[in-house]
Amino acid sequence: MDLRNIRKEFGGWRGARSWTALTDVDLSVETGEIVGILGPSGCGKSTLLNIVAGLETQYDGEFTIQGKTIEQQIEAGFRVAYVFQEARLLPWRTVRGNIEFALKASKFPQNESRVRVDRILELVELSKFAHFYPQQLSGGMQQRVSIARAFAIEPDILLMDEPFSALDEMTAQHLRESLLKIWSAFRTTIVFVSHNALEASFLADRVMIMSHGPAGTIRQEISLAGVRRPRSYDDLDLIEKSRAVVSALRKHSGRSDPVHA
Ligand SMILES: Nc1ncnc2c1ncn2[C@@H]1O[C@H](COP(=O)(O)OP(=O)(O)OP(=O)(O)O)[C@@H](O)[C@H]1O
Repeated sequence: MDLRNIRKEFGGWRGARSWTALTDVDLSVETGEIVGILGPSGCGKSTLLNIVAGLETQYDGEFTIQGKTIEQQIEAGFRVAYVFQEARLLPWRTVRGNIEFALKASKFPQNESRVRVDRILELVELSKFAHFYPQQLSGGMQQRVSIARAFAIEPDILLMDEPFSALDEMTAQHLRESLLKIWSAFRTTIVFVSHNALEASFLADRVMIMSHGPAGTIRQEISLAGVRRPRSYDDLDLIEKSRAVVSALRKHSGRSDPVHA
C-alpha cells in the first residue's frame, strides 16, 4: 500500500474558509506489516486512516494498493476491516450473530459461517460466550468480539482507531496480546492509531510520528524490527524503543504557530 504526497483540505464550500488537515504525507506499508500512527490530537491521524479505509475520497495525491486505487481493489474483492474505540456491536444480536452478520455482509457462503465463527471465537477465547448478547459482556469482552468480527472476514487490511483506549490497562494488555496471537495466525496488514507509546511499540513493526506542522504530516519513523516477537512488556529492547517513541512525540507535538502567554 502506497500513499504519495497526500493532501487533505476540509471546508471551502459556499465561500467558507478551507484548511489543510494533511499535507505531504508519504507512507508505504508492506503486506503483513503492522504500522502504528501516533501524534498530537488533531494532527490528522483519523483522517489518514479514513483515506486508507476508502471512507474519505476527496483528497489530493496518490493512494494505491499494488498499483490500483482502493475503489478498484474493493471492486475486485479487497476487504477492509475497521476497529473503533468502542466495540460498535449490534445489541440485538448475540456474539455469534454479530460475527455471522459481518460474514454475510462480506458475502461469505452461509454454510461456512459456523466453522469460521467457531474458529475465531476460539482464537479470542470467547467460545463459551457465543450465545451472549453484547450487554451481557464487559467492555473488554465486547472489544474482543469486535476484534474477532474484524478478523473473521479475513481482511486484506485491518484499520484500528485507538482500539484499546477506553479499557483499563490490564484489559488492554491482554487484548493486545490476543490481537498479536490472531495476527500471527492470519498475518493481516494492520494500520492503527494510538496515543499510547508502549502500546504502539508493543504492537508495531514501525511507528510513524505525526505533527501538526501547520498541517498534519509524518515527521519521523521508528522501526521496531529489532524487538523480537512474541513480544513481552518486560523486554528491555521494547522499553527502550517505547522511550524513543515518547521523546519523538514530545519533539513533534509542539505546534509551529507562536504560543502566546
Ligand atoms: N469531517 C470533517 N470536517 C471538517 N474538519 C474535519 C473533519 N474531520 C476532521 N477534521 C479536522 O481535521 C483535523 C484532523 O482531524 P483528525 O480527527 O484526523 O485528527 P486526529 O489526529 O485523529 O485527532 P484525535 O487524536 O484528537 O482523534 C482537525 O483539525 C479536525 O478538526
